[in-house]
Order: sequence, then C-alpha cells, then structure tokens
Amino acid sequence: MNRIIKVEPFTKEAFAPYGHLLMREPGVPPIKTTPPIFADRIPFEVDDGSAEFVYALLKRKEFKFSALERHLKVTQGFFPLYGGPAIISVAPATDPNDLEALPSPDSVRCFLLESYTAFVIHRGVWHGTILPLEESFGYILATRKETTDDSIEPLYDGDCQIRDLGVTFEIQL
Ligand SMILES: NC(=O)N[C@@H](O)C(=O)O
Repeated sequence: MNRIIKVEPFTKEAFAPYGHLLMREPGVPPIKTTPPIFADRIPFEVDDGSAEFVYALLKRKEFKFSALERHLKVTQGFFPLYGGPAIISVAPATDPNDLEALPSPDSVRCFLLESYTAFVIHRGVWHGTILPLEESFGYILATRKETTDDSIEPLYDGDCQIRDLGVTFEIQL
C-alpha cells in the first residue's frame, strides 16, 4: 500500500511532540546579545553511555520510504553542514518496552529542514533517514557512541531499532 505525505513547515510548535528545533531566528530575544550572539538553545541528553559526534553523508534519492527507526537512550541531534534543505520524517514514540510496537502509518509526518536549522528528537521518536533535496548532503549527528555501534548492526535489542511499517510513503513537497 502507498501513502502520500505532504511536507510541512518545520516550526517549534509543530515539531514539539517529536523534539526541539534550534533556530537562527526563534522568534524570541537572543539569550546573549554580545558577540557571539546566542540566538537559541535546546537540550541534548545521553543515557548509559558516552556522547559523540558523527559526520554523516547522504546522497539524494527518491522521496519514498517504508522504514523508520528509534533510539531510546539518546535525544539524537541533526546539524546540517551542507547540501541545502532536506526532508525529515517522524512519528510518535511508542511503548519503549514493546519491541513490536509500531506507530500507525497515519501518524507519520514530514517536515522541511532548512540548512540553517538544527534539531534533536525526543527519546524513542520514530524517524526516517533524512532525504536531501540536493545531490549531496552532510550533517553532524550528535548521538551516543553505543547507539552508533548498534546502528552498524541494527538489532532490536540494541539502541537502533529499525522497523518496516509495511506502507510505502511517497513525499510531496
Ligand atoms: N542510526 C543512527 O544512529 N542515526 C540515524 O538516526 C540517522 O538518521 O542518522
């Protein structure tokens, strides 16, 4: 079965159930007004392990997916470096103790990430691989070393749980 998803604007309010946005212009006065100006801040948390940064690379591919993944022990952060806007796919967290718990296909949402915005996702929020609009895209992934290790061999009992939702999502810009 295929399902069409329309990309939505990426705002703090719309993304609040899934995580936090770190914005150049968050719509509130700067935290610090002397250079360097601190425009915005968001939390980043790692449980039972050590924080690390990963330099991640992607190539443009068709705007389709059927699998999502979740991490329970880190509020993973995504910091674009180059390659212009990209599409972020998310769905609400499900029971962290149930390895078979999946979000409903109609709860999946897609947002348009601008190259000057970053974000973190709440623990357990289901998310797809970023889909860049340009040919090449690079981002810094703020994550947990043990979660990265689990991502190399994704295991349900690790902190990189990848599941196919049984639906092919086609994204419309
Ligand atoms: N697998 C992993 O740790 N990171 C992914 O969530 C990703 O999209 O980078």
